Amino acid sequence: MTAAISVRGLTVRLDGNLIVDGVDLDVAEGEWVTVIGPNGAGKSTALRAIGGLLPHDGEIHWHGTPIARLHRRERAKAIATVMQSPVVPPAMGVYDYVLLGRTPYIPPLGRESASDLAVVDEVLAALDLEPFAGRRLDTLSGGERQRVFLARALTQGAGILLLDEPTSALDIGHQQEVLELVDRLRAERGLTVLATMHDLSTAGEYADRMILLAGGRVVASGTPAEVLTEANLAEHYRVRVRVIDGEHGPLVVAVRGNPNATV
Ligand SMILES: Nc1ncnc2c1ncn2[C@@H]1O[C@H](COP(=O)(O)OP(=O)(O)OP(=O)(O)O)[C@@H](O)[C@H]1O
Repeated sequence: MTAAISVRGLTVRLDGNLIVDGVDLDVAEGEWVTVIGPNGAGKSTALRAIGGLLPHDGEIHWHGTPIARLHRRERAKAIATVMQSPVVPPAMGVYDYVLLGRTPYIPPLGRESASDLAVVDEVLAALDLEPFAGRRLDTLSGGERQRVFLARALTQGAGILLLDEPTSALDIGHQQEVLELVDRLRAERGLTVLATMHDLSTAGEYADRMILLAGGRVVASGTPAEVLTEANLAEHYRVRVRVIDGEHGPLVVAVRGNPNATV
């Protein structure tokens, strides 16, 4: 089967600095892969390049097609991205912003259809955002805004979702709600998910596979149990941790003390 995302030798330089260094990865259709790694490892940069948002070397295919061959509308129908701190028109209303996700389906000079509006209503309801529909974006809290960004991406109806720290501003309840929603869409519609997350236990609960990035390179990959080991985390995060068997995957707990000491 063709991978939903296939990346070979992805290399990104920013201002002459090598940030992503020869990354290979595949994400199968319907699979959830989460990229982890310490601050500055190159996770966001890799995700932006895979989303076609950054110039890069190497090959990126979505469903077997090189991304350079896809036009803007085709790209937007294939892949939706939620990046950190997107630039938004501050005075724009929540409803109109979320409706922007339907842009690839609206003919040039045409208007949104009733079904476009129905998709927006459905997504706003699923993310508990109905009470905010009439508000300006610049009046929302950080967590409310983060859910609105996800809502805009979900209204795109794309088969691939790229999520860069999608729950970093959310309280534990909304965090779970958002991740469960994405997981349900994955189960029901075969959504493919490539995410980055800092909360390692939560990342491991939802991902089928994980990729540990450090210094722009893949240093470990496999199931959460294979990647979230005390040795991997000590080496690449310089932290002392305990990894405990949880109901849905390994649970990682940081422990005070010398990062180089044996746990
Ligand atoms: N325009 C730029 N010029 C030079 N270096 C840059 C530029 N933009 C980003 N970087 C550097 O690239 C590295 C990777 O950044 P990136 O945002 O991809 O890391 P990350 O793994 O997502 O980190 P975090 O966990 O902190 O979000 C960082 O060291 C960052 O300072």
